[in-house]
Amino acid sequence: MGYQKIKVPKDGDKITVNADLSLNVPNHPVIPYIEGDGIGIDVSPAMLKVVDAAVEKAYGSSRSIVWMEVFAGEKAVEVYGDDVWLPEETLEAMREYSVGIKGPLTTPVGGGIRSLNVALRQELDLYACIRPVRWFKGVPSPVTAPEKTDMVIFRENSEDIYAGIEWQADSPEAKKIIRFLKEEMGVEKIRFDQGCGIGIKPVSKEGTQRLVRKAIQFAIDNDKPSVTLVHKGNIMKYTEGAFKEWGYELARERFGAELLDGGPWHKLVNPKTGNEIIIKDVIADAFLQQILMRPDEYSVIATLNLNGDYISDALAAEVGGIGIAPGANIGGSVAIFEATHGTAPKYAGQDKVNPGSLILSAEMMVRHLGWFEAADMILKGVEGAIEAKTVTYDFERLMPDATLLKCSEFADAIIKNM
Ligand SMILES: NC(=O)C1=CN([C@@H]2O[C@H](COP(=O)(O)OP(=O)(O)OC[C@H]3O[C@@H](n4cnc5c(N)ncnc54)[C@H](OP(=O)(O)O)[C@@H]3O)[C@@H](O)[C@H]2O)C=CC1
Ligand SMILES: O=C(O)CCC(=O)C(=O)O
Ligand SMILES: [Mg+2]
Repeated sequence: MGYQKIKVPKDGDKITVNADLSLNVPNHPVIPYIEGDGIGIDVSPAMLKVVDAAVEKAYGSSRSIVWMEVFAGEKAVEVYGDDVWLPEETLEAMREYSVGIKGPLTTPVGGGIRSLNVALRQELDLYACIRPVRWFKGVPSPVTAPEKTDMVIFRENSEDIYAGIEWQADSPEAKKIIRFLKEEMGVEKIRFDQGCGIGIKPVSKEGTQRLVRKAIQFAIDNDKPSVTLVHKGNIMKYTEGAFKEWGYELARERFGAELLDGGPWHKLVNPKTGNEIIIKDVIADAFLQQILMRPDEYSVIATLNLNGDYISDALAAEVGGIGIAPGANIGGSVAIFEATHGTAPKYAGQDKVNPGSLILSAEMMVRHLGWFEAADMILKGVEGAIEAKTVTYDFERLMPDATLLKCSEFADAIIKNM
């Protein structure tokens, strides 16, 4: 299709998606990227440079990524004019080209625009946010055995209180809902019905089960020992509690899991390896202390949207912080890869922050394309740069004898170590 502001490169080809969601990846795929606000200006160029170098080292000139910039956030407003934060053609380009990557986008607190990151996930129905958390040798950590943290978070990405269905205190809408709840639903538990904002938490069986299906399938494909459903179902029975029940139900009905010792835990035999996979659940607050005390008891995590947000950053801290925590948002035929961290505005434009999170998100993207040699090259580069103790400020301040590098220099160090 014709785009208004997006310049479609002439020399690349489109990735196409088959009915079974497998990809047909040409040798020179066009990949849309969003630079991102704040430190996006620092980490995105570093990521592009590292990926280009890895692909070239792996395949010479027979393969390359043909980058296509698309716009969201502050740059979209610059390019399209006032109040166009997420142009329709950005969404269209992500749909048309199927695989994309983005830097972080700012969301104001307490008012202003709603999250563009959440909007992208919702508009494109990128229902699974997949965030692997693993330790790289030499990375400074606040825990004594960071190598024991090796988890992959599957965070439901389209529902929950995170969908942003809410009304401001004293607005006519909030008052109307409070009136409805009191007068028609018999609710007596609204402690202060004046000056009270209202948020809604939708959690569905379909939304839960498509996420849990992805998590269990991942455990099967990667021979993982367990999938843990993390919820606060004792308190929020019909949302988080239902998430747990629907998760177990799916494990039984779709994957043939059986009750373990009378339940509620289940087990299934991995059809690919013959190994046992335990499907278990844990209440979210207990989980947050156990990941510090006994992280090796957890492997694949399936959880709701808000829990997944908190858990991502908490787990990232155990293995070096959000500067190095990657992620992917995956739905049906579209996947957008993005860092776990935000725009860190105080560091924007200083060429200072760790680009590792976006670079490792790109590593996931390249692997998603099936370009395993290039993905391995990126991992080797990151591991090598860290082992050589040539790192950005976030690691350097915690690593004795490390050499402090700028963001762009760390990208160069990764390339040198490939
Ligand atoms: N997916 C997205 O696009 C996301 C967007 N956001 C948005 O980003 C904005 C800022 O959010 P905020 O809560 O400050 O969270 P940020 O993740 O932007 O930053 C919090 C802190 O994390 C550390 N950090 C973040 N990124 C890096 C990096 N690349 N390298 C090293 N350290 C890093 C810094 O710690 P220190 O100060 O210790 O150096 C920083 O001050 C908000 O508008 C928020 O909505 C937030 C999360 C995700
Ligand atoms: O959209 C935002 O601004 C924050 C999102 C976030 O923290 C996350 O998805 O991890
Ligand atoms: Mg977050």
